[in-house]
Amino acid sequence: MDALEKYVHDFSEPEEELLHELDRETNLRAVAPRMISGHIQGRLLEMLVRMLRPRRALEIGTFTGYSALSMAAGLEEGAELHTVEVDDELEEFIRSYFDRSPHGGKIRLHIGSALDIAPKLGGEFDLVFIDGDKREYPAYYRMLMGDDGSKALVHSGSVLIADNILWSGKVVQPVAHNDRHTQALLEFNRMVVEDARVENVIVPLRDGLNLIRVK
Ligand SMILES: C[S@@+](CC[C@H](N)C(=O)[O-])C[C@H]1O[C@@H](n2cnc3c(N)ncnc32)[C@H](O)[C@@H]1O
Repeated sequence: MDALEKYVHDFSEPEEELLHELDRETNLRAVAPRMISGHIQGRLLEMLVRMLRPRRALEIGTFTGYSALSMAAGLEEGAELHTVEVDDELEEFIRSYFDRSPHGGKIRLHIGSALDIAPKLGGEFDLVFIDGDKREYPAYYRMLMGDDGSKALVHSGSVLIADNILWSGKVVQPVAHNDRHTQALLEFNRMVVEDARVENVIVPLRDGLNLIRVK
């Protein structure tokens, strides 16, 4: 951690003890621990949830549960977060932390692809955190906006937050013909900025967040 990063950590709300433990255990046990949101992004997600006050939120890509628990901490009583994770080997790990958290009761964990599960959850979402497979971001967007022929899963005023949209800076570098991740993220960011139904701003925090509001 460099000096400026440490300053940001030191002068932001400290990380909850359980989330600190979750981060450490993810680093010890998970195959790609870099995927975790972590302290500052987690606190930002919690803050955005507190400010936006969604009654019903969706997360695509739970991983070990850090961002889900961060968002759940900001949810009001009676509000709920549906989080979807395709890797069933993570389920036991995720549930062990949800069970220990005072906010775990607000979270519904679904195992499977969000592309199959989200449309079956019924109704619309006030807030969506998109953090699944980068190659699927355009498909998630089409699904959420109802551009895949089914009913939209968001409404006027809904906010989508898409993570990793700068992809370690690869979005501004020459793209290899077989680099499907970068190609899909470029396509996603273009779809969003050209879509008159939404307004958006890219926040260069960590690997980049695209904040998108449905008009
Ligand atoms: C970047 S990680 C998520 C990190 C997590 N949101 C956090 O902040 O700690 C991406 C996760 O998305 C999952 N994933 C990939 N494709 C998915 C899909 N179609 N539906 C649900 N989860 C998916 C992966 O298995 C992986 O665990």
